[in-house]
Amino acid sequence: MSELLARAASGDRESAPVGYARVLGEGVDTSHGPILYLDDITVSFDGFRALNKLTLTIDVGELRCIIGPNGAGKTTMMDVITGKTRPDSGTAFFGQTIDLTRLSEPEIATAGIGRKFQKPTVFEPLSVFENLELAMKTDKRARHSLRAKLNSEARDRIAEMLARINLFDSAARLAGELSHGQKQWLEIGMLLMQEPQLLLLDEPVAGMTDHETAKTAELFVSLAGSHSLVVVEHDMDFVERLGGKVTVLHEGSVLAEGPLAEVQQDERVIEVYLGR
Ligand SMILES: Nc1ncnc2c1ncn2[C@@H]1O[C@H](COP(=O)(O)OP(=O)(O)OP(=O)(O)O)[C@@H](O)[C@H]1O
Repeated sequence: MSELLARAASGDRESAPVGYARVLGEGVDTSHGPILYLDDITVSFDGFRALNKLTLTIDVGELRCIIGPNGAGKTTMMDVITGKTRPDSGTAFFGQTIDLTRLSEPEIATAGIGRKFQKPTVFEPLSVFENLELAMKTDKRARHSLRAKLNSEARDRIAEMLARINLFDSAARLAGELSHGQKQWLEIGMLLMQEPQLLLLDEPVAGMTDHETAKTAELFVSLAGSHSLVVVEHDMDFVERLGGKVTVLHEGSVLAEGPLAEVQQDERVIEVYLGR
């Protein structure tokens, strides 16, 4: 356990720096502001600025798409949010109190930020049901003493998730037998079983059929409101279906932001991305 976590766990809230509300079990505080706040973030690799004074705010319950040309900094931005990459300078907050630049990757995941990478990673030899069961967030001590009750609750939660991710009829199938799109849904379901408040999704519909893409858009729209979502995507039809605000990244900064129809008309966006 890190020193800071140890301090938080010992109840030393006064001296614990900002950033430990969730670790202390109090949840992310969004009472007066956005769920994600990035301000003036710069990340350099050997002098090259992958992020250049990036400022971005995501509201609670928002569904935001991030688009932009290759090398614009989209992945680096996700890496900063999840603690994989430390910014050289700038501010990154989850809610009002959780300073992401001071937490490790596991601490950030525990705080309520879930990330889905482009390639699906499910446990192929296990069934769809077992994959969701494994991913479920449970209190092991409580499960020991209240086994029967929690088991039925757990089954209900898994059944709800199966319906939500369009896999209700595939519960007993091995994950390895699913189509690419179904594997992606299963992994999204596994992420949701962890009850994240903010979901980061990297090109979730790459390689999906048109039907799977449309179903995925429906799923994300249904998650917005109760979750906040940041979706990096190149598929403009999908982005249009999601219907949220779009941020265009270019050379590590925000080039444009607004409804898709608006950014599509922006000459600078056409020049660097859409018009190619
Ligand atoms: N670890 C690293 N070392 C050096 N350069 C890096 C590293 N990670 C990213 N870069 C560079 O930073 C820039 C931004 O990369 P990033 O992967 O964030 O872009 P992206 O918008 O996600 O692109 P894509 O759409 O191709 O995934 C690129 O020029 C990339 O080569």
